[in-house]
Amino acid sequence: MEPVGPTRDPPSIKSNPEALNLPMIQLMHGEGIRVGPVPIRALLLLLLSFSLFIAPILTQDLNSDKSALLAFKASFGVSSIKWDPHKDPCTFWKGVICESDRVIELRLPGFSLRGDIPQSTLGNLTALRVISLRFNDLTGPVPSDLGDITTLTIVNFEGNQLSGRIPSTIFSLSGLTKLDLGNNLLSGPIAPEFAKLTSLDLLYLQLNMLEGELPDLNLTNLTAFNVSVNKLSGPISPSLSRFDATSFLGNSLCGKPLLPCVGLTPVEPPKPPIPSPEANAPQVSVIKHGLSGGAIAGIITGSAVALLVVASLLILLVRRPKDGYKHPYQGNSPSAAVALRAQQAMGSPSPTPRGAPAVAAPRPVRAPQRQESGNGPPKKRLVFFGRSKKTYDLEDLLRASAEVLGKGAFGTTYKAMLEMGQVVVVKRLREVNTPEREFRDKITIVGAMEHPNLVPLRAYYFNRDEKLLVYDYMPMGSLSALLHGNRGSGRPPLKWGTRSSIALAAAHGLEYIHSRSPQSAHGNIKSSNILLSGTNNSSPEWARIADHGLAHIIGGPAAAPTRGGAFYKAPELTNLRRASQKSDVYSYGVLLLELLTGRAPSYADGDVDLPRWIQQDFSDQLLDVELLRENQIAVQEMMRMMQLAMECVGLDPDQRPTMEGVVRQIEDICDLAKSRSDSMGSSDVDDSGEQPLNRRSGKFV
Ligand SMILES: Nc1ncnc2c1ncn2[C@@H]1O[C@H](COP(=O)(O)OP(=O)(O)OP(=O)(O)O)[C@@H](O)[C@H]1O
Repeated sequence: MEPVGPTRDPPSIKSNPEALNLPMIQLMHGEGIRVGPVPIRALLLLLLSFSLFIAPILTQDLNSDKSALLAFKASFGVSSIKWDPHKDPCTFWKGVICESDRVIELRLPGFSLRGDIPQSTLGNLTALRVISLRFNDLTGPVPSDLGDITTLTIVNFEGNQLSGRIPSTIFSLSGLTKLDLGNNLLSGPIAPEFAKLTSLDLLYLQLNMLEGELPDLNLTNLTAFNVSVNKLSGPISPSLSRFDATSFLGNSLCGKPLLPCVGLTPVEPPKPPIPSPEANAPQVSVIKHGLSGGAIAGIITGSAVALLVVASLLILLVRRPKDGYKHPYQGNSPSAAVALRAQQAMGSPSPTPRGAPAVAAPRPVRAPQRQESGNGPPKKRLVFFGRSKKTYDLEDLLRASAEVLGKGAFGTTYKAMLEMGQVVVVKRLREVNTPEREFRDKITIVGAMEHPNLVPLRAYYFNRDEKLLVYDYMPMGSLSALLHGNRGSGRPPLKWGTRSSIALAAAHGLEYIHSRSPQSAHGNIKSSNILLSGTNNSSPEWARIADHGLAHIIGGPAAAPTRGGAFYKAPELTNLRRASQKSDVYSYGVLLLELLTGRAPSYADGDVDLPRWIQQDFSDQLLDVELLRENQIAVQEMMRMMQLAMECVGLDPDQRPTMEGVVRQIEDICDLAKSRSDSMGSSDVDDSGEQPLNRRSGKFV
């Protein structure tokens, strides 16, 4: 045992100047130059050690990143990577993004990289967060040293020919949020260890040759998932059944959202007629022990019907449009982009051995090639408006995974999740007969409209067969959903302060639209077109009007039926009359009544609509019970708002207020609330704990 003696303190700078390595300082600064008092010495020491030790380490890191990248490039021979080894990778190398002198992103999509991904190369990029090598010709296995890069959050190898199993090292990447290995030649099982990747919000493994059962992946953050067109079999676990059927098609899977599993075995892919139960070995044990002949017949018939349904679904999914041009926004399925890829897989004329039982999945068809092909559609460009940043192009939209938000009068609306994480909304217009020139002129006017209470229209795409509009995504959904969704199931009540701020924001937006010209009108004001931009309801931009200008662009009478829109429609609008500012005011009045009563405008008592119903019995008893329960003191303001709403829904358009007048009145109501709360010595508008509204800005203060 070592003797335990008094511990020696390290020599302090004060007591032992040598500890500063004085000779070295003298050497650097020359004889006779005195080093200042202790703090300066310490500073010098710090600088010195930085230049001697830390700086070289930093450079070393960048150098090692650089060597790893050069080795990576070299392994492909000819490619589109043009990196000059004498230049700084962070500044001059395309596809390389750095932070603090480390490479954090490597994005080389469609760079004609051909050959195996070298092993033990990428693993040296130890600060890498994003790696995207999608749409190349990469072969061989997914490199296992990816597991060494613990900083990785996004891995995208989609659209290559990677083969072999998914390396288990990947499961140590606990920060991984997006993993896209779709459209490759991967085989083996989907390991249950995927459940360790708890940060994953996107997992795409479709169009591979993965086999075995689908494990129970209880990944709560997962919002995008696809394993379609593989060789998977067995039941779909409840944790994954929340995804749409298109996420699973092209396998031998069963259970929700696909057809129920039959007995203990899943629905089998098509087979020649089943001669007898005995010949069908896997089912025999179940059948023999428990089921009657009738049940057997039922199962067989059920399986056949189930297969027919699955086959029809697939046929529907893969139907090609007339001109052969296809994009993700042509389906109504929640994962339409994926449907597109299944469609590509089906589109190959020659069957290949890599096909899954239900769908032959040949080599990937790459979007860029599709676009460049001579038979493709005319040049496809997104046209961006004003200050909108061009951070994506049409190809990115085509590659994005898309989810249907709803179908409206003007077309289908999709939420598109771009590969880089950006989310936009794409509206695919239906039956637009407006000539191109006129369409472009009109949309330019709409695109120029910028107001904090309008959903920004960022870009559009026009060709003969297809018209797409791209908007910002409003993550909190619509007022309709907020007001009517989950009512009665214990949801938190929608408070008066929140409702009045939405009313004011929508009024500001509509006032702006009307200010553009005397003819400028929205034409489709309703609660599903009032969208909420985030969780911060104190922001004046919180509520925004969607679909502005659409009625104008598409033309036709405003009386054309819109989903649920009929209940907001002013009575003077006939099939021949277009929307006017006064008809917008009417619709806005209905919206106010909806906010105040909590009733959908489709609410009818006999054949009386919401405005007439309120007119018959105008009293505070008609206010939403949620409001009455929450705030008795503010009833006066609510009733003033109801009075205003009734003016808006007057039958005579000329008697209705202008939107400018409406805005002023709502601001006055909010002022009233403020002065009431001031006189009560309270900082709150009401007894709900909400903040008062600022009179002119609509902001909470
Ligand atoms: N930018 C957006 N962000 C988030 N959700 C949106 C966006 N635009 C539309 N939505 C939602 O998508 C769904 C479908 O919208 P869409 O405009 O196609 O139909 P609608 O509003 O129901 O009817 P209409 O076409 O008559 O306006 C609606 O629930 C709407 O609230």
